[in-house]
Amino acid sequence: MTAARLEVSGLSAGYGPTRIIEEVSFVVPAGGRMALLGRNGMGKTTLLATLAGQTKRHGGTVALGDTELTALDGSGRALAGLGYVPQSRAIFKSLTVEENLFVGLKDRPKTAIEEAYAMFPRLKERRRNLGSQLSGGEQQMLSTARTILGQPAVLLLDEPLEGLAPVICEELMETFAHLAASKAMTILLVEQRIKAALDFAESVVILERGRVAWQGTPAALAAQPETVDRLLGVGH
Ligand SMILES: Nc1ncnc2c1ncn2[C@@H]1O[C@H](COP(=O)(O)OP(=O)(O)OP(=O)(O)O)[C@@H](O)[C@H]1O
Repeated sequence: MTAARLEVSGLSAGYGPTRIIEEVSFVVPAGGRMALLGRNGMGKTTLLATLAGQTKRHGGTVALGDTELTALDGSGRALAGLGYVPQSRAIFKSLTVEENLFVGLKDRPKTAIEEAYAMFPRLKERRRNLGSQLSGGEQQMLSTARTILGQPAVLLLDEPLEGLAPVICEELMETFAHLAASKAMTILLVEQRIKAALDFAESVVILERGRVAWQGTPAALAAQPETVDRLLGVGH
């Protein structure tokens, strides 16, 4: 699959009757790289879960290319080309690393798992280990690699660097940038490491209490240190 445009319009959602996301709108062009930022509890994870069809939608629409996703459930959205790497590292703990990767291949040939091993040599070393035997960082690698193997048109990443050593973080961000630049995937990244996120992204959306409080380019944000301080709680 090749990268597709992601368009979110007036999206409101939450958990049961509780509204967390309010009237969120943005567009990520095909092959674009967007960072979704905000302080703790501002709704970033809820927004990604909503795009993946895993919360209660109260209004608005989500489209992937020409495909309207709004009426589809999580598996329908995955089939339509949406890849989601949740913060919870959704791996199968009773399967081996290799078996987990086979699940991610969908109908691709089994040899394609070498792509995952090239991305994360550590996973190759641990390929016969069960998911339950992996460290937190290794589970993060497995969850990310498995989703990328499925070649989604749009990739949603919720704090993919959590638990990873700095050198692996750098390589992984380069991999993500390459996937977007080669128009293989459109990428929407939630990340607490603001510098890494801004180095990666072409566009930024900042959430505050579930609403879009700011959107623009990393360069425009860098020119507004008071905005960074107010919405992200960090100075320059
Ligand atoms: N399953 C749930 N049921 C009810 N409320 C929830 C649930 N999960 C999260 N919330 C609430 O939704 C709000 C947004 O949480 P969310 O996890 O989306 O924020 P976040 O920006 O991703 O935070 P963090 O940076 O800490 O991961 C918070 O007030 C949180 O308490």
